[in-house]
Amino acid sequence: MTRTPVNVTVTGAAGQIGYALLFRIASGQLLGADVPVALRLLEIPQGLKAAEGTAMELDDCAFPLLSGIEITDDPNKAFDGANVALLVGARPRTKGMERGDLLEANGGIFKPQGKAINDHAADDIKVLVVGNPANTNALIAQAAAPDVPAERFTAMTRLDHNRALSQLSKRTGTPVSEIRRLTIWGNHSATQYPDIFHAEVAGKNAAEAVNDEKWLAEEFIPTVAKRGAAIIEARGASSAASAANAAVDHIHTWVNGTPEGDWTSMGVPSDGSYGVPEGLISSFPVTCSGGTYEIVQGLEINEFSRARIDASVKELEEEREAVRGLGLI
Ligand SMILES: NC(=O)C1=CN([C@@H]2O[C@H](COP(=O)(O)OP(=O)(O)OC[C@H]3O[C@@H](n4cnc5c(N)ncnc54)[C@H](O)[C@@H]3O)[C@@H](O)[C@H]2O)C=CC1
Ligand SMILES: O=C([O-])CC(=O)C(=O)O
Repeated sequence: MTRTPVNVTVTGAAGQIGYALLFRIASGQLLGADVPVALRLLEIPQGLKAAEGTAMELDDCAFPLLSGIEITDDPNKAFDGANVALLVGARPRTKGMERGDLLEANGGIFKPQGKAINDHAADDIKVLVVGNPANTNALIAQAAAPDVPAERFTAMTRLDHNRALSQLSKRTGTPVSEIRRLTIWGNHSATQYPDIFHAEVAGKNAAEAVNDEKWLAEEFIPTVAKRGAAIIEARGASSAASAANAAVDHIHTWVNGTPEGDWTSMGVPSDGSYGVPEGLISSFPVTCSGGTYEIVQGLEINEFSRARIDASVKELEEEREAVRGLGLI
């Protein structure tokens, strides 16, 4: 190992996503098979013992790329020198709750963590917020970190993107590897809009290939948007392995780039593109290259899409107002 290890901080390390995530990071799947990583695990005091257990198991894997593990309940230590921060630790929703119901419970976590990132993280810090409501939690963390460029705070909609890929693959009988340019717009919530109008399946326009607006409106969109609730109903607990997988995908793509001719979906601070008010952390189609991302420009938005994007953006604006009211931003 000759390269300096990349410091990766994971919050909520003892939780179910943490358990599915840490082994993949340590094995090299997050950043690349030649990139050593040093893990920093942040937990609340009650979670420290379980995090230590997970660290013992990580040791027992003897991962060649894992250069060290530190466990702490102090955000200032956890984010010291962090290059990548995965903010997972939060209270998950249970049956009957919407993700927005978690705003107050989880908002208080992200403000101090944003400040600790502001004060201690490395200059190249990249932040992914997974903990729900992810978009608005990312906004809270970002607002508490005025010295960090705003675009480094992102929220996870890659799980929604992957869910949409899988549903479209099943419907069209096309392998996911032959589907490109799918987009999740808006909030990681039931109002999100998975858009196939610009997507391609095996080189053909996906909406034309499907040619069934009823399926789109009544099956595809609700299935993707309500998949989190369906998993909770079936498993009795929220998505964990698929969420960890999406977090790995999100950071891997951000660092290593999107394939030529394709894009991905990320919750990122709006620059006003597509009529999304500036500053809201909303999901967009983005291309990544050289460790940075750009919102894909110039897509034509039809009426069907416009109404759905606007509805999700309206919800994000309401969440922003709510956290303003709580003094979190
Ligand atoms: N954006 C997305 O697509 C998805 C987001 N999620 C969200 O991810 C979050 C975590 O989910 P799970 O791992 O299933 O929950 P979990 O309850 O199994 O684990 C959460 C962990 O976070 C820890 N924690 C709580 N407050 C903390 C703090 N201030 N600092 C550090 N650690 C803290 C807890 O002790 C616990 O170990 C939830 O908010 C869930 O809703 C889950 C799936 C997908
Ligand atoms: O639905 C939840 O609460 C967990 C989550 O965000 C998802 O699975 O998309």
